[in-house]
Amino acid sequence: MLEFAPLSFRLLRQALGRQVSLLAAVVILGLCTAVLEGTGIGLIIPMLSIIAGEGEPSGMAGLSAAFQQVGAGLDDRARLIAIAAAILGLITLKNLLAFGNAVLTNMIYGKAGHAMRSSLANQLLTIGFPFFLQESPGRLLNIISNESWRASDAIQTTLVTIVNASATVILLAFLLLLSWQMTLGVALGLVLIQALHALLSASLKDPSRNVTSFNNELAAKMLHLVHAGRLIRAFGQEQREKAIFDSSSDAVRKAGFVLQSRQAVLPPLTEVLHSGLFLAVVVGAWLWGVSFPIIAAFVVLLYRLQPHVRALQMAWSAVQGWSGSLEEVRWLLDSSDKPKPPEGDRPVHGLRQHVKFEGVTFKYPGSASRPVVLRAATFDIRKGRSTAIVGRSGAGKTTIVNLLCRFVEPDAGTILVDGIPLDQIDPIQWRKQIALASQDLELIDGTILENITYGHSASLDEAMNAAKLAEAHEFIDKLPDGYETVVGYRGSTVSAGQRQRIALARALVRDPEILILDEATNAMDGLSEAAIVETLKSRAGRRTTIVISHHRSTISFCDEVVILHNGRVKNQTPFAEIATLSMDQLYELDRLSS
Ligand SMILES: Nc1ncnc2c1ncn2[C@@H]1O[C@H](COP(=O)(O)OP(=O)(O)OP(=O)(O)O)[C@@H](O)[C@H]1O
Repeated sequence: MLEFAPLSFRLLRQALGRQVSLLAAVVILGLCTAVLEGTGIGLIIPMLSIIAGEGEPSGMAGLSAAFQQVGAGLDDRARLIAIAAAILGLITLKNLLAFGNAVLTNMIYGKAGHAMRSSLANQLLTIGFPFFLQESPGRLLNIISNESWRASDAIQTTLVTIVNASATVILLAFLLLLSWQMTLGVALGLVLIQALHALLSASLKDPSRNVTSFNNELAAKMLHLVHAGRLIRAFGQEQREKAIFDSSSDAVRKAGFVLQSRQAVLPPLTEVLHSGLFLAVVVGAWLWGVSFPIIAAFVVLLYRLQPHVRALQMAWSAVQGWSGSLEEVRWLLDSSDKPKPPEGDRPVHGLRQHVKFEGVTFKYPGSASRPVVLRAATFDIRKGRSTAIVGRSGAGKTTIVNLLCRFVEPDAGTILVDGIPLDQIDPIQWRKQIALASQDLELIDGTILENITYGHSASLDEAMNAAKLAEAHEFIDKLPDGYETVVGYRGSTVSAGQRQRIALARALVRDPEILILDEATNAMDGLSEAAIVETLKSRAGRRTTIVISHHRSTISFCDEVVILHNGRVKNQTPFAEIATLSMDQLYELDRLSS
């Protein structure tokens, strides 16, 4: 449990911010509650003495003697009533404080859970993009949707532990003051029980990790069923997918059963051991000749101590049972082993001359056996010109876009923006100069207007103008809800070509310094594409455009063509010089201009 305490406390501290002193309030309230409870129980001593007719029971010293003095000046009847009223008052006050503490801990728990989810979201938003190229979406989904809730429960358990530990300390102190010999026996017994409990709890870690790992796999299968619904039906794989899903779900069930069965052993075992300990204490005290009121108060105190001790032990085993979840949350929140976000603080305000790739070499992170994608690529993208990047499938065209947008960084070579290395430029400012329309970029689950104005505050008129330029206005206008039409998850309620038009309008509405179209019109009909080419021509001289396409018509307006072959730049040539060639001839072109 101790290894997870820093994470729980870090999250708690983060959640509470300047209100971290609330934790001290939890401890103080817990201590006060226990003092009130202990005092109320201590008052049983004079009460029982009166009832048993023992005016001055023998063998009393220390705290028990002090309790025995309460109401000493009164007659028995008045004293009994006064003590009973005092006990009731203490119980009432104790429960008021306990209620206050419950409200406080619930509030802190809510804040801590929120802070943890917010930290996870922040981590996902700020982490270097290559992280998403390597990690399984199923694992990430499972951490956010499942494990973070269990980690929240662990935080709540930590809070409850503070309260129970405070109560345990105070009640043990009362016991000690009543009879140090009996308390010593109790403490020894509790230590032995706790040692056994810790031993058994340690065996929960591996089953907990198994549950987490099977949950990761199950989440990946769920994502697959959601995303691949069309593919599965098209290839008639429903039964096979069902069998795969069932087996994954059953693995979670089995792992959960092993974990829960082991956890279920602990409460009955500790109850039996605690009961044995208490009975041994009572019998021992009687044999020792301790007076009845003290034994009674001691037993009541022990009885009240027991739930706190058991709660502490259960918290211990519960946190062991959540260790897999806590490890996963801690892993995701730990930035030290994750790709860093791009750095750089030099300001950039548009492009003055060109972006130059100089000897850029790159391969995707992952295993060492991954092939080199770009090899010493050298070419120029000039301001105000339109540059086509062409090459066979897998040649490395989209990788160039990823490097330009700083989703990934070169392994060797440099990208220069007007002579300044791109890795020195403020990435946020740089990305503001770029708008990307790509076949992979999704629509958000919102209205068409929200999609077009995503990340850029624009009026409805501006959005409409952009939609007109992207050949989207006509179809949007015909929809019953027009620009307020909800496109659904990943734009599922509009066609592929319509999605591309909305995505293009989203890029155009920003009137970006550099517009990148990566297969951005490949699902559109010829007429729409031709109209868009006209739009792009109108940007010539003023703005820079980069076009990636396998269609000759799409790159027909470009000034320059960069031809890639197996990650090498084979050629960079004016479009006019190769205007008569087909795409296949282009891909095979040797250095015309050299
Ligand atoms: N996330 C990734 N992890 C590992 N390898 C990748 C990743 N993305 C792309 N690659 C590899 O990098 C190479 C270049 O991919 P890229 O997407 O840049 O090609 P492309 O020229 O855009 O292809 P296409 O015309 O088919 O879109 C390919 O061999 C591909 O397998």
